[in-house]
Amino acid sequence: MSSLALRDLSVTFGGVRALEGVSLEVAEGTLTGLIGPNGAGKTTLLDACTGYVAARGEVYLGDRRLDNLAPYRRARAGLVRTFQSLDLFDDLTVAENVATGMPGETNRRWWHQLRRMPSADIPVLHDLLGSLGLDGVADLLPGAVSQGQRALVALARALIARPDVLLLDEPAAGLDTHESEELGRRLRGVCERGTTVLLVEHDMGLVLGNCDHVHVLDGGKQLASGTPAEVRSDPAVLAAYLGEGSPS
Ligand SMILES: Nc1ncnc2c1ncn2[C@@H]1O[C@H](COP(=O)(O)OP(=O)(O)OP(=O)(O)O)[C@@H](O)[C@H]1O
Repeated sequence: MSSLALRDLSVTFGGVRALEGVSLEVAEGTLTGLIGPNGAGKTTLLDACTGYVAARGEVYLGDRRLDNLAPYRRARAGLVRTFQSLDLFDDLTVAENVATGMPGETNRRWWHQLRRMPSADIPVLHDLLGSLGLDGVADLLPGAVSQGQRALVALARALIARPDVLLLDEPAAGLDTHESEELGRRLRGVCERGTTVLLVEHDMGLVLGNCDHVHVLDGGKQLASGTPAEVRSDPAVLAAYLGEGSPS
């Protein structure tokens, strides 16, 4: 388990300042939310952390500085992300989709095993699927499971490499309220089992109902930071993002 710390992170796209001098921490073992209106810079922040865009500033995973490393080396160091689109492989089973997230030699070995035996015979894979409630659908194709389960498959694919810190980009997109609540419970479990999570999300119920801490971006800058209760009642956040009424 590790913390994530960003120091003075900035990204520009031509004349657009997508991120301006953002410094924030994601404390070890927490589920931390990152919210803000459309265009606030949330995805750009994930891109900057993982090396998908050129950025100025510093990125630390625990004591280790990562911002001079290529994206694949940041992932190997323990900083793993998901993307807004789930991009599951339709012709691979749930278990096979998750297996694609395992790097290196283990991945090759699993492919051979999955051809010959049920996924339940690979304990690491089976345990992860079980922890997310996916063991009953492990050998089905993604098209045969619910949208909520597909979101959990994408989560499992990121977790299979056992990241120290996991960055999630809108994992609740397209989920109904029940599925979003289930995702929230699963994310709490992920933290309890030792992964620090930064959650970018528009689903306020998911963020405010489950996160330990929340950072708010607006216009590429950090607008607020605090517990869900503090952020929920922060006038600047209400004005800039949540609108007149506080979310219930
Ligand atoms: N590749 C790019 N080229 C030019 N401008 C970009 C690029 N990517 C993002 N931007 C701009 O940077 C700003 C931040 O975008 P970003 O996607 O990070 O916001 P966001 O908070 O993730 O928004 P959303 O909630 O809609 O996903 C926006 O003004 C956006 O138009």
